[in-house]
Amino acid sequence: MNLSESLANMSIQNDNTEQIQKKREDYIGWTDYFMAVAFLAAKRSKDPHFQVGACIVNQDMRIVGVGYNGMPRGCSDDIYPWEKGKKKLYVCHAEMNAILNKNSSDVWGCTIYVKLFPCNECAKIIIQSGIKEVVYVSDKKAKKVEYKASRQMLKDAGVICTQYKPKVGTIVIDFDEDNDSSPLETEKRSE
Ligand SMILES: Nc1ccn([C@H]2C[C@H](O)[C@@H](COP(=O)(O)O)O2)c(=O)n1
Repeated sequence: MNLSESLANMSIQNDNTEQIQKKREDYIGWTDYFMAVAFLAAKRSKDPHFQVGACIVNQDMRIVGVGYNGMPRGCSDDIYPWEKGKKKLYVCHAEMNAILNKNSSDVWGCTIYVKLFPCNECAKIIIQSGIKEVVYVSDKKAKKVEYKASRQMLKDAGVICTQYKPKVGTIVIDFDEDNDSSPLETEKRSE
């Protein structure tokens, strides 16, 4: 008797009326999942113009780092400037934060999922850290010199860059989905 026959048999013995349940089919795929983590991280950004998120995944499909664009630790995001032209002196990019936030010894051979194609500074860090693949959604800054440079460096360093079109347009997170009756009571937390 093979595994599925013996599992079916066990189910019949436990309850004669029980139907064998098939797995659900509308779960999200790996790439949508990792990209969604990057997009969710971006929601933490305080940048009023551009929110970017990044998620680094190792060869075992484990998330080893997540980051978003923000001011460095200790540099108040209420005081440091968010204006175009000024913020670039201070803001840490999502990719850099994801690499620095890693919970593994290194990110060698990993894939980074990002909302936006990396700039030249992030490309250097991606290459030097051993990341082997960049999966991105938006390429809206492609014409800028920094992004032309990053594309060239990533290409020459053999880092595969793939623009990704998510399989689904939106992913809805409903915090109430397992609550049968009363809506979730919100608890005030400091953020
Ligand atoms: N690959 C990127 C590109 C940009 N960011 C961040 C940095 C800024 O907060 C914002 C864009 O700024 P701008 O280029 O308009 O001066 O997005 C990032 O995290 N990763």
